Amino acid sequence: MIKVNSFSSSLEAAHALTRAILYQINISGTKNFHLAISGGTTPVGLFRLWAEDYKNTIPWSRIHLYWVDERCVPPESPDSNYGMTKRVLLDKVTIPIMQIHPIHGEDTPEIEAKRYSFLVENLLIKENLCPVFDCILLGIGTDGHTSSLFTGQNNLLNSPEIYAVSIHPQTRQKRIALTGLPILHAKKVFFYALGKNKSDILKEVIKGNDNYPAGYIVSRIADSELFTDIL
Ligand SMILES: O=C1O[C@H](COP(=O)(O)O)[C@@H](O)[C@H](O)[C@H]1O
Repeated sequence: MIKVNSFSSSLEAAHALTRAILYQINISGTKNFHLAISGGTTPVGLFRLWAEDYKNTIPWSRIHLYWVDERCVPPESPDSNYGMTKRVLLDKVTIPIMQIHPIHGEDTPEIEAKRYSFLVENLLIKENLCPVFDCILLGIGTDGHTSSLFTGQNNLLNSPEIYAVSIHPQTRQKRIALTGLPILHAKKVFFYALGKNKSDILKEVIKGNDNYPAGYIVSRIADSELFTDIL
């Protein structure tokens, strides 16, 4: 069952989520902390907060940063998840460059999905042959997608690949997406969703309705948590 943490503002939700991530970093000891983050619009305010209020609190020297998913566009594109994170956060905090692991959205998607899977497999510890992130921060689309796993793409939820190429069902834009199994193997999964326009889909996701990829993940993890300003 998912634990729902609901707040009266997006700022409160962002602070609470940050404290929850800091707790995960603290209990992981002194080793490197492998954190996979999502993109889209929701985390912009969160990353801004990290660059301002948490600039000196988050132990950046221990963080290895990965992306849950990337749109297949160059980093300069307004669609790039890495590009957004760079502008809002990475240009403003001191995180060793070798610990920032962007997905190259500008490269051939199928080749890049393989390169990135290989990178992750080599940097993370494994359990049942599956790489284990210390923490994954997932978004939820109004259509119930998470990572870039869309409804009707169950083959990607069950894929033996770590990252795979997906296609946005409406725009046909190619994406590179973390697949289901490594999400289910993570030590901790946090969902972050804001805005009234997501309240209907959130109810389905919280129920674990696995017609939606986010609900599929929720129904299969014992202790995921949602941080939101609705419900
Ligand atoms: O396309 C994407 O959508 C989801 C949700 O995005 P949001 O704009 O509704 O916050 C996001 O988690 C994912 O990383 C992104 O590529």
